Formats: sequence, structure tokens, C-alpha cells
Amino acid sequence: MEAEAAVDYLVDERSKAQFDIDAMKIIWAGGKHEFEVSDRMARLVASDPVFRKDNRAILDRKELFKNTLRKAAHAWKRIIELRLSEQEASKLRFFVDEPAYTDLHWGMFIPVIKGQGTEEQRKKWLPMAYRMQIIGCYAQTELGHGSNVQGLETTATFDPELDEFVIHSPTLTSSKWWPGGLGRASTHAVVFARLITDGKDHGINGFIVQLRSLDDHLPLPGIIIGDIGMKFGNGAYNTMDNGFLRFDHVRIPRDQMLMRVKQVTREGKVVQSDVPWQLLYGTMVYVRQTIVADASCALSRAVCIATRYSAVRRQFGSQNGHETQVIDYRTQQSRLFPLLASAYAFRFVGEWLKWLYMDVTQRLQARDFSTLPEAHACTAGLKSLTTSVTADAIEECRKLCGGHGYLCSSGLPELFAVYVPACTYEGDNIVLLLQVARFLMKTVSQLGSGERPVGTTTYLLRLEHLLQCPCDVQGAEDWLKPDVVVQLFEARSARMTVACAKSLSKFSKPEDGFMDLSADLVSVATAHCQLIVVSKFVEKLQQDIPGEGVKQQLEALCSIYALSLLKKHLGDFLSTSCITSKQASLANDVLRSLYSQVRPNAIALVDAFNYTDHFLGSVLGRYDGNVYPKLYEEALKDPLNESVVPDGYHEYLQPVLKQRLRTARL
Ligand SMILES: CCCCCCCCCCCCCC(=O)SCCNC(=O)CCNC(=O)[C@H](O)C(C)(C)COP(=O)(O)OP(=O)(O)OC[C@H]1O[C@@H](n2cnc3c(N)ncnc32)[C@H](O)[C@@H]1OP(=O)(O)O
Ligand SMILES: Cc1cc2nc3c(=O)[nH]c(=O)nc-3n(C[C@H](O)[C@H](O)[C@H](O)COP(=O)(O)OP(=O)(O)OC[C@H]3O[C@@H](n4cnc5c(N)ncnc54)[C@H](O)[C@@H]3O)c2cc1C
Repeated sequence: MEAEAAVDYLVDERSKAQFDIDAMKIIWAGGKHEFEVSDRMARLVASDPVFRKDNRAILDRKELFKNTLRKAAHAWKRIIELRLSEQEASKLRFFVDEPAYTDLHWGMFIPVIKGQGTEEQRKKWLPMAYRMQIIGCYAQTELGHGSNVQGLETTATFDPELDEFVIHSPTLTSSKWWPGGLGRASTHAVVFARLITDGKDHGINGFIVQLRSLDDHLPLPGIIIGDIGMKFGNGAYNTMDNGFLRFDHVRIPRDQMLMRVKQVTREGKVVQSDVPWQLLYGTMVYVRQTIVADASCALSRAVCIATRYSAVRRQFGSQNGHETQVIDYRTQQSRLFPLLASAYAFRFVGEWLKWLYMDVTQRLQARDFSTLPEAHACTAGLKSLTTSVTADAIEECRKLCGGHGYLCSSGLPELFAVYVPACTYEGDNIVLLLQVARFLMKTVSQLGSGERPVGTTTYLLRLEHLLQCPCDVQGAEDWLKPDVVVQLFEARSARMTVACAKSLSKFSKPEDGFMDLSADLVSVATAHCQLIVVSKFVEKLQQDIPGEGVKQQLEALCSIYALSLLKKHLGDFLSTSCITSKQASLANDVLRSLYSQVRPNAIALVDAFNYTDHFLGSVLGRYDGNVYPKLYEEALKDPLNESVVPDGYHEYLQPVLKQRLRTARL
């Protein structure tokens, strides 16, 4: 009986939607074709028993890893059999939803060769990598240094006699430590090492190094290699073989140094090409951009689970003869709907960042390097902002699901454990925000010298105006005007940037100022990145948005995103005199009415993500809302429930119980 009622809750919820959900699905997917590919790949994976994933939390590490290998091999077989395009194959891997060595092979090894290899090197290595005749990883981080790439210790010393490099790990801390896919699967790695010729250190560069035999997978001579051990959470990221690696004078031919940025001639002369040396960091720019796109996936997944469950779950009160749906509590809405809005916001900023990355890549090919610093700042900042918010949001969604959110069958604990390292890998989020702050300080300091800020910093051209313009809100409805909101976020970012720049100028050495003011600099960078997300959401809404009611829903979500940020960072807005307390209070009223507007559409807004139950992997987030019977089913599948009397009863429970009986008799 109760189960049927739960199903009814979601049917009823869906009937309340005030917009064309199919049109919204296409907006979310980024186009009709993207939707069709994504939908087809999601179903393909969901219907294949090899891709089952509901047992991950109870497999031991060895079984878990072997199962990941099986899935990756099966995915590859399906990709070949079905002749899938690159786009389809990458979607298929995405829906398999299990971190694996293939992520690093396709996501970093191939891109680093593409970005840092010469044409000859690309011709030699990429076909083998595309056919998976070799498996590669990205070996940069060491035991002693991750964030500080210039501090890496591994050496690549040129031996002119044999025309070879000698790759060596001179200290314990120079061991490579963390690279995904390295521990067990990879046959090759791009290793970042210090280039030494003729006794001189020329800084870091990438080198292609074979690690294991292509015949029997044994490590090659001079290579010490293994897995770094269990990581956070049970199943979670432990499907990945993050590894360690030490080199004992391993020799590689000279042409295995990636030579797009620097070359070493036969005589051992180092030649710097005309591309900026920062291109050595280019793969990180690429991956940070993909991480931003992925953030909206992880966030929307958690939000989908929490929203559906909040509509099914009832506690206290009375609503048409039932207790109240928890989604109707204002507190639940004020925690959940900003996260729903953030999922859409991150989707659109991710789309824009992909465009920015393509644009900078095309410019680089045409030898225009002018937008590289901005691309670095945007990818670093948005990677930091979106992953931090998403990690916190997954945890908030767990709490929004009450006690049942803590069960593995809710899908949220595993999602959190898999996702949270995104705040650290590909650049620690604080270290990356400091890069953004550095870029902003440099941009402001160059304003006087006639250097024009570009792209996302163009607003700083209107600095004088932004430093003193009052916020244009007289009545509550003014808070719904996009230009008012964007200008407010610009003013807040500009004022915080200038205040920090002034404080920095008081230090005789800029590095000292940077150290002392680093916490403030992080706040400045955050404000700038939030401005980017808000303005890209607003820009998206200026495009043609087809589908009945779709634009109105997105407008409401855009306002929720911006106004909830305003509420969260009220201190910034008040202390920079960007708004008055009266205006803040009006913003709060508007937020409440926006929540009421979104409420009847909430289930349809998460349905628009088009996630299969397989991908969601959550009893609480099931499409049919049939939560309670399925929670029982999942509980009964637990190995502890295999026998009525537990293993260990005779050894450990019975003696205790008997002793208690004896004590009682005394
Ligand atoms: C489909 C695929 C899916 C794939 C998913 C993959 C799965 C994911 C799985 C997980 C996989 C996880 C995999 C992994 O985790 S791989 C390992 C990732 N590691 C990191 O991210 C390390 C982070 N550290 C750094 O990037 C550098 O050390 C930083 C930047 C911190 C300092 O650097 P440095 O010590 O050199 O000092 P500097 O600050 O003076 O900077 C000097 C100049 O360089 C410019 N600059 C700096 N950086 C960049 C840049 N990037 N592009 C362009 N320019 C850049 C900078 O603006 C400055 O310019 P200027 O002001 O002098 O003009
Ligand atoms: C799951 C996972 C997968 C990974 N995969 C790979 C991979 O495939 N290949 C690879 O090469 N690496 C990989 N890494 C390594 C990863 O890139 C690094 O861990 C990351 O760049 C952070 O560097 P770190 O560990 O040195 O952190 P640290 O820099 O030691 O950070 C420790 C603390 O110090 C703070 N800190 C550091 N520097 C500063 C500063 N200048 N100012 C203020 N605070 C600072 C940080 O904010 C942090 O709080 C992976 C890591 C993880 C967790």
C-alpha cells in the first residue's frame, strides 16, 4: 500500500510541471544530437549486465580492480563492435561510471602527446594509443611535490654519446606517487622530469617512457612500480590503480622527449621553440576544463536523488490527509533549490569553457598566444569553484535525505567518496585560486599602462564606474533584472580586487604581500569566478531558448543562483558597500518567492537530466519513487543477511551471552 502511494507522489509531481521537459532535456544535453547520443549510450550501458555496479561497496580491493579491468575491456569490445565514434565512446565510458585506467589513457596520456609532441611524435605514438596497443598514464606528481611542479626532482639527463636520456629518481621523495592507471595497468607513461644537458638544469619537460613489457606486462629493468594502496571510501575511487614509480637509470631514446616546447639536438643543445613555455602545463588546462563540465554531472546527480526523495519522503504535519512532503519545508527548499540552480549554472559555464578552450587551441595553432593567460585563469578558477561547491553539495544532499542518505544504497556516500578528490587532483583548489588572484592583480596593475583587459576581465575597464556605482534596486522586482545583478557582481569583484591590490602595494616585496594576504586573495578570486558563472548563465538566457516555459524556468534558476550567492556572501556585498541592508532584505524576499515558483517544477527539472536508474545508482533517487520496498530489497542483499544466525555467533556471541546468564544467576 505504502509503496503504491510513493509511486503516486512522483506521478503527481510530474503532472505539475509548467514547461516542456523534452525541450529542457535538449538544453541540458547541449543540443539534439548530444541528447540522442547521450540517451542511447546511457541505455546501452544500463541494459548490459557486465556494467552492473551495485556490488562495489562489498567487493574486496582485488575483486574490485579485476572487475574494473573486465568492464573496461568489455567497454572497449562494445566500442569496436558497434564502431562507435569518439563522442559515443567517451559517453559510453562516462555512463559505465567507474574510475579506471582508461580515464587517464584517453583523458591525459593522449592529450599530452597531442599537445606537447611534435608532428612526428604524434604520428608515431597516437595510432598505437588510439588502438590501445599501448596504455598510458600521466606521471607528474611525486611523493615530495604535487602542487609545485617546478619542484619536481626526477631527472632526465642527456647522454650525447648514446643519444639517449637517462631517467632517474635520485631521492625517495622523487618517486612518482599518485598517477592513475600507473599502479597496475599502464605500459607507458608521460613522465615529467628535469631536463639536464651538459650538467645544466633546463627545468621540467615530458618524456615518453615504457614501463612494462608488451609481452608479459612485467616491469622493464630499472623500473620499480606498484599501487599506492587503499583510498577514501570502500568501492569508490579504489577501482583506480593510482601508482608509485621509481627509476634506476632507465635509458630512453632522445626522440622520446616531447619536443613541441623545447628541443634537444643530437649534440645536446637545448633549443626553446617560439611557443610559450607555459604550454608544458597545457594538458592541465585541458583536463581542468573537462573537470568543470563533469562537475555539473556529479552535482545534478546528487540533486536528482535528493529532490526525488524529498518529494517522496513525508514527516510531520498534515497535507491532504498525509504527512507533509519534506520538499515543502522552506528550509529544505532553501538548501536544495540553490544546488539545483548551481547544477544548471555549472552546466552552462562548462559549455562556455569548452568553447573558450577550443578558441584558445585554434589561436595557438595560428601562433596567437595572447589569450593563454586568461584561459589558464578561467580553467583554474572554475575548476576550483565548481569542484568545491559540488563536493560540499553532495554532502548536503546526503543530509537532505536524512538517515537513509547515509546508506550506501542511496548512492550518495560513494558519489561523495569518488568526487571529493576532484578538489585536490589536477591542482589543489586553493593553489589554483591563488593563480587566479595573481592574474587579477597583474591585470589591475597593468590598467594604468594602457594594457586592455580581455575576455572575462573586460569589466575592469569600467573600474572607475564600478568602484562607486550604487546598486540599482528600489523594489523587490528589480532583483530579477539580469543587468542589475551582473553589475552588482562586477562591482563586488572589482572593489575586492582593488582593495587587495592596494594592500599588496604596501609591501616592499610582492611575494611577502602575497603570503600575508593569501586568504583575502582567495576571496577575491572566488568573487571573480562567481561573477563568471553568473554572467555566463545570463548570456545563455539571451540566446534563443525553444520550448514552452523553458526560458522562464531557467530565468528563475538563474536568479536563485545569483541571489543565493548574494545571501551566502552578504558580508562581501555589505562591506564593499555594493548594497544596503534594505536591498539585502528585499533579495531574501525574492528568493523565497522564487522557491515557490520552482517548487511545482522541481521533479521535472531533475528529470530533465535524463539519468537512468542504473547511472544514478540510488534507491532514494529512483525514477518511480518506489523507495521503501526497494530499501528492503537492498538490505536483504547484504552479505550479513545471508544467514539468519551470523557467522561468529558460536565463537563470539554465544560465550558472551552464556557468561551473562551465569552472572545473572549469581
Ligand atoms: C574526457 C576526458 C575526461 C578526463 C578526465 C580525467 C580524469 C580525471 C582523473 C584525475 C586526474 C588527475 C590528474 C592529476 O592530478 S595530474 C597532476 C596535476 N597537477 C597539478 O595540477 C599541479 C598544480 N600546479 C601547477 O599547475 C603549477 O605548479 C602552478 C601553476 C601552481 C605554479 O606554477 P609555477 O611554479 O610555474 O609558477 P607561477 O605561478 O609563477 O607561474 C608561472 C607562469 O606560468 C603561468 N601558468 C601557470 N600555469 C599555467 C597553465 N596551466 N597554463 C598557462 N599558463 C600557466 C602563470 O600564470 C605564470 O605566468 P606569468 O604571470 O609569469 O605570465
Ligand atoms: C585521486 C587522485 C588522483 C590523482 N591522479 C594523478 C595523476 O594521474 N597524475 C599525477 O601526476 N598526479 C595525480 N594526482 C596528484 C594530484 O595532482 C596532487 O595531489 C595535487 O596536485 C595536489 O598536490 P599535493 O598533493 O602536492 O598537495 P600539497 O601542495 O602538498 O597540498 C597540501 C596543502 O597545502 C596547501 N598549499 C600548497 N601550496 C600552497 C601555497 N602555495 N599556498 C597556500 N597553500 C598551499 C594546499 O592548499 C593543501 O591544503 C592525483 C591525486 C589524487 C588525490
